[in-house]
Amino acid sequence: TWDLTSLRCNFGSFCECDFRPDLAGLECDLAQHLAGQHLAKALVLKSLKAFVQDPAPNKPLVLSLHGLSGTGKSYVSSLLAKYLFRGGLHSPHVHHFSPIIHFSHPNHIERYKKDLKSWVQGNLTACGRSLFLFDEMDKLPLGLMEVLRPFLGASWVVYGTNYRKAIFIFISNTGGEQINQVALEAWRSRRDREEIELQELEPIISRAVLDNPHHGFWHSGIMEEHLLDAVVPFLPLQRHHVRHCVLNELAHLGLEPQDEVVQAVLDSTTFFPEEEQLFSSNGCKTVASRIALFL
Ligand SMILES: Nc1ncnc2c1ncn2[C@@H]1O[C@H](COP(=O)(O)OP(=O)(O)OP(=O)(O)O)[C@@H](O)[C@H]1O
Repeated sequence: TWDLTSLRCNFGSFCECDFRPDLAGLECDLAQHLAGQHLAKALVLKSLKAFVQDPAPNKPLVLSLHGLSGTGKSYVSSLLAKYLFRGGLHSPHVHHFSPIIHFSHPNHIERYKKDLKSWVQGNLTACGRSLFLFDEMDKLPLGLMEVLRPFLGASWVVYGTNYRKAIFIFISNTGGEQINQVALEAWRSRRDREEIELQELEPIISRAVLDNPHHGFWHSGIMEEHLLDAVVPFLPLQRHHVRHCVLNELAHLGLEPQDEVVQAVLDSTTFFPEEEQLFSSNGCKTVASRIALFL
């Protein structure tokens, strides 16, 4: 169960805001390390720049990340935490929620709602510049997100605290199939991957979310009231992107690029669709563990 007392940020000096945005650093890291996600990269940077530079934003920044497993959604979120807060993911102002850890019992929904509301409210009172990350949105207990809706709009100000400085990130695989289909059709019609535009993906992802009764936004009003600032698509990764991930991981381990390791990882990765063998079935998710195996 989710024990609020053990998680709650101590409202003392420990809670001093450590919001230290370094967007140039983020941009550089994304340019160097994020493979094959031109839309996500541009969209995240654009939304953040406008938001962070505004001393009094008129609403919190709300991003919803979508795509197949292993395409970089959590990776981008962790880079965001790293470049926005001095303590990165360990900052007391970065709050990470996972259904399996925090909301695992469907019968406890009323308690979860109460706890989540007071958690968000309490921590935003301590520090307006907080980041709330919700993983696996398609596995949350039904109805939980209703309590977040009032925090995501333009008018939620309590006790003079500016709730509109917060950042909310929601992650799910919903819409992933539809994104893959668009990427596949682009490839089949010999369109450059970088020519895929947000305008062609956004409506189909939104539709997939609205049609998915397992997604946390189901009947929450969040989509209906247009509280999302950006729907961020993550495209399926091709062979050369997986190669990029292997090189990243080798560099991270302090190792030189090694062709045999790159080849061994690529050979052990499965690709789809069956005919074209174009996209990695789990993106770069298993790259690190496979490298450990082949080194
Ligand atoms: N586009 C990418 N560019 C570079 N590395 C990537 C990319 N996608 C994934 N990776 C690597 O693979 C690891 C796993 O990816 P990540 O956890 O971000 O996937 P995800 O999209 O959040 O998947 P899931 O939906 O299963 O949570 C990352 O930590 C990162 O090392």
